[in-house]
Amino acid sequence: MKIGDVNLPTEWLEEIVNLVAERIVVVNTKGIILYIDKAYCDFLSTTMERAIGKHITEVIEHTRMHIVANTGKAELAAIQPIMGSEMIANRYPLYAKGKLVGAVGTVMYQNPEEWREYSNKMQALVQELNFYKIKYHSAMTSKYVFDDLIGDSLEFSSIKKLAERIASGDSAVLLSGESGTGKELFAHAIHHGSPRAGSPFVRINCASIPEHLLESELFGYDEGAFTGAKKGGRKGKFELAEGGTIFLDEVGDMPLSMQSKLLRVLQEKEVERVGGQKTIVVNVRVIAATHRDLEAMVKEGAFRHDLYYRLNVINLEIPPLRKRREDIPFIAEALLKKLEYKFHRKDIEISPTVMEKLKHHKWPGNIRGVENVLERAINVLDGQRIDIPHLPLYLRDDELYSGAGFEIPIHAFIGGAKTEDCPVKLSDMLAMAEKYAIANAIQRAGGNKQKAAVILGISKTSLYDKCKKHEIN
Ligand SMILES: Nc1ncnc2c1ncn2[C@@H]1O[C@H](COP(=O)(O)OP(=O)(O)OP(=O)(O)O)[C@@H](O)[C@H]1O
Repeated sequence: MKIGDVNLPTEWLEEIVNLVAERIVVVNTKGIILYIDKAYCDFLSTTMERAIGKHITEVIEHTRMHIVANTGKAELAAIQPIMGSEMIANRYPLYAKGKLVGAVGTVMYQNPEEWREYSNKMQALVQELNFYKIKYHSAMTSKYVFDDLIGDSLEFSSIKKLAERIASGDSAVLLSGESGTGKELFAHAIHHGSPRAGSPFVRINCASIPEHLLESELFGYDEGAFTGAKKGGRKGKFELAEGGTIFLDEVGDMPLSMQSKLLRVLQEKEVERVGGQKTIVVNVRVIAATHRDLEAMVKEGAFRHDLYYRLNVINLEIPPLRKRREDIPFIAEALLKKLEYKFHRKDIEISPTVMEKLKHHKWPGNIRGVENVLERAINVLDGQRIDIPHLPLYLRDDELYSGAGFEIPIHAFIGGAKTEDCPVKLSDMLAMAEKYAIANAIQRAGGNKQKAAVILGISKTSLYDKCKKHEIN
């Protein structure tokens, strides 16, 4: 049979009609059956030979096909009882060259229950599909843009400008800087600002994946590559990032054996799955980040120099927070907004005294540290204003100075605070302890420094020097 330019054998068309979910019947304007498919006949306990040529009312009960073939008006989703079952029927007038020549009827499923069951099943599957689509989308796309990077200080805005400029290129980028300075945020924003923005942004943390799994995570594996390998194999992060960007976080923690494999991929621009035979060409931009001093690691032989040069085409060194203190109030306000949204709170403000404290703290955990302090404050807050009592002990010096009895406040460094906010160096810890001891002695001595020096067992000059060093009045 020839339909337009398509030439399909009649038996193919019959098979196609039998395969579709709906049953079909065709009548002319007199209501005579011209065609009815085999499955419909089976359901009606008849045969095509017996049904074709008969009036529709003789073959199908409660039919309205002959009416539609006369009125030319479609009837959709009508419930029609046939052979004791409720069917969902659609009746369409059939026009040829603008003239009404008959009607086509379709019925679906034997009863509405069956239809409902089918639709419920489909609904659940569609919902599940949408859930995974959203999950996949959010896992594979960049979440931040350059406007999310807060900071107007000279140090920060010059790095941000440079990042904006290089985003449009294709060169590898190495983001360095202390933990919590925003390296990951920069990686997201660079991808978002690049021509690859419409393609995936795939992140992998090289430090958090055990060495023996890292290769298959990065490059994928083929079926049967190892015990427990999934049927059909699995794509690695490089393949998943095709056309987009791969973000290699904590690249400095990558084992040397993997560094050689990564270097090969960057040079050849192709990956080989674990247990695979063929090479797969990949088109991926690489952004790497580390809080380690890679140059020093290269000198020590802990990081391959050739890989270092491959990754370090563009180096962006994100400054620590203590080198851009003027940004702290803006960052704190922006983080507060984010946290208000997270905790369903509104109109929380930071008192000027707290803001001063935030501005003068060293922030070894950088912006993540500020985030932790504010999150903790919101959790203990009963009103709308974050004040000194809502801060962790290591930030509220004033309270410690007036505290009764001396104890080295180790809990001030770790209790209630995340470890990354605490001094980690022994010298910093000792300096803190010294400061607390002096403040406590002055408090006990009622402000008399001579007495305080006696309590401390040091000379008055030494006490004055230490007060100056620690900025104690
Ligand atoms: N410039 C900024 N403006 C606002 N928020 C920021 C900024 N930089 C970082 N942050 C926030 O600080 C937190 C830490 O940032 P991020 O994870 O990017 O740091 P990182 O340098 O990658 O840390 P790590 O080395 O530990 O992985 C995040 O919650 C991020 O949203």
